[in-house]
Amino acid sequence: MSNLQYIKEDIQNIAEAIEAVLGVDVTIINQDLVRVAGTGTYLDKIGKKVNGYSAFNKSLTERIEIIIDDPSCDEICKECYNKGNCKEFAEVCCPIISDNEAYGVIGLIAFTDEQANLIKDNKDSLMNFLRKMADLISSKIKAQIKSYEVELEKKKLETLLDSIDKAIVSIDVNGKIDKYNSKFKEIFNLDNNIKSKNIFNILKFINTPTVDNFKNNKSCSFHYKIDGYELKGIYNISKIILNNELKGYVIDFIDKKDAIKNYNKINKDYKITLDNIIGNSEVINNTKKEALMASKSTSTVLITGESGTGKELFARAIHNHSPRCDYPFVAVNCAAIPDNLLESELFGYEEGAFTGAKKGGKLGKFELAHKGTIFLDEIGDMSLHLQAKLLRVLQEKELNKIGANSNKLIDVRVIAATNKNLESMVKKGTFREDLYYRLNVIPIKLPSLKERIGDIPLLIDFMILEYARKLNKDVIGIDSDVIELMEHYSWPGNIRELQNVIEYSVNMSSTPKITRNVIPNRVNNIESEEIVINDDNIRTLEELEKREILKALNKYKNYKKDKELVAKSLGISRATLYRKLEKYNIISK
Ligand SMILES: Nc1ncnc2c1ncn2[C@@H]1O[C@H](COP(=O)(O)OP(=O)(O)OP(=O)(O)O)[C@@H](O)[C@H]1O
Repeated sequence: MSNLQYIKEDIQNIAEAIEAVLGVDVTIINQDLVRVAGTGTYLDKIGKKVNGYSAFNKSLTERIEIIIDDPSCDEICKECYNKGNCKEFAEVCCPIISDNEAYGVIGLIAFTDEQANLIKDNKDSLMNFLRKMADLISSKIKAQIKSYEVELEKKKLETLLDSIDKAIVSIDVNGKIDKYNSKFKEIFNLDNNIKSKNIFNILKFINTPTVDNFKNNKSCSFHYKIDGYELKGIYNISKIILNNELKGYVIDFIDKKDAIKNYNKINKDYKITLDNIIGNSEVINNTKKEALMASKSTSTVLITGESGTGKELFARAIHNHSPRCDYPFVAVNCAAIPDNLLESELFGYEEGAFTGAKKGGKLGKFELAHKGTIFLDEIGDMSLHLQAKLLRVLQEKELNKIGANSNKLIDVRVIAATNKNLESMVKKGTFREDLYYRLNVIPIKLPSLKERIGDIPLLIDFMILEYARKLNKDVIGIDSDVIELMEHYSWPGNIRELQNVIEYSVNMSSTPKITRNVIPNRVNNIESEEIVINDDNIRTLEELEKREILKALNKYKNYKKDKELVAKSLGISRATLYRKLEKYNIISK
């Protein structure tokens, strides 16, 4: 990209300077034969195109220097349409070339005998002079191209920085703000005149760079509070080093709420709606209808059902159908987090709330779910102490963070779930009755897989497609006798167990259709019947369960994600696995 047009002021100055010294008119045209500078007669013609056949055109296209000292008889002028009417007495022109490209032509034109004589008598020195002027103009073109390229790079970088979700700022070694993106101003509510200000005065949570705190590029959490505006998040510091010298820092910031929202958006379950929950049986269709009704309300929902029946899936679908769908869905598994940590996980704490409290405090899941939905899974495993705290939050719609002086209003819809019988827990006194009624405003009971046998073929088809794609296998179907076997199996782990069986079978299958010999033994009735028949020792179901757990633990003991694999292979959730480990007193690493 370049055109003499972009440096027309410079070249007009050059043209006028030449005219002042030589007393001869000067004109400069660009690649399109448009006059971009001129003196005397040509002043009025700037911006207009010169006629098609001319010495200028020839000089430009053939990149040659031309001297015409008598237009009436010069070879070049013979073909000119203006021949006979030409007012020019003599002419010298020179192409303007930069990096092998002709950008235009500079010419001297005589309109009087006196000027013509000057040109005729000084041809060589004038051409030499003109060549130098052409070089001067071409160096201006180069500088203009360079500055355009720098400007373009700058624009690209600015656009790049503005299009990312993080807020970014660069500072010098003393903290003076240099560059920043629009998100930086946006999340900290800053005005336009922050350039050159010191970041340590604006964002007080960042300490002045000392050897220690800027030594490692580590993530720190922050709490920014100014004039009623509050923001919590995480920031990272990276050094700018040039030739082994520290030149400054780049700091990026993530707003925690944004991060959660974005996570939900890209998470596949974010898109789960009731329509894409597989199942067409009457019982599941009725459950979907109840869930749709529940999504339109703000009351608390209690989803019950055996492990692996899709409680979390339904909770997500309810959220996605509700007016809160653009806000976070935050899931907390109350059984997977030790009781002493669950409190701060749910409600957060203020900085300095207790010894060991993180700098900047901690944002609780309730705060993160503001305006959205919190899903409290395995609510039956919550301790009585926390049940009391939760009840207070539900009743007062206010959050009392650990170490906070005042309560904070929250707007969160609660969906709880459990596979336990809360009513009998209430009777036994292990679950608070008042909390039970608070939670159980809209009860939704999910059917076990056994209660919806009719959905098994549909679910199998869906899962085969999913796992064949994931595992890159050419499996497209299943034998009808295998479907029959599956319809007779008891499915204690429900849909999660079915997923596990289909994943295993797709893995094992070497034919396009899953056959009986590739499905797990436990589903293959005949095999299990044979085991039962050939084994006289009758064991209790608990013994069998314990034995299978030990077997799975042993099988995956050397894996990093051993518990996850064990739970998956047994067709139960991790939380259920931990419960069973506790129940059978199994100590594992
Ligand atoms: N109708 C369905 N169609 C397809 N997949 C399903 C369906 N229902 C559940 N699933 C899948 O089954 C698995 C178990 O579902 P989910 O975690 O929602 O069950 P859960 O009842 O919450 O389990 P737990 O009680 O063990 O926490 C998930 O991978 C989920 O995607």
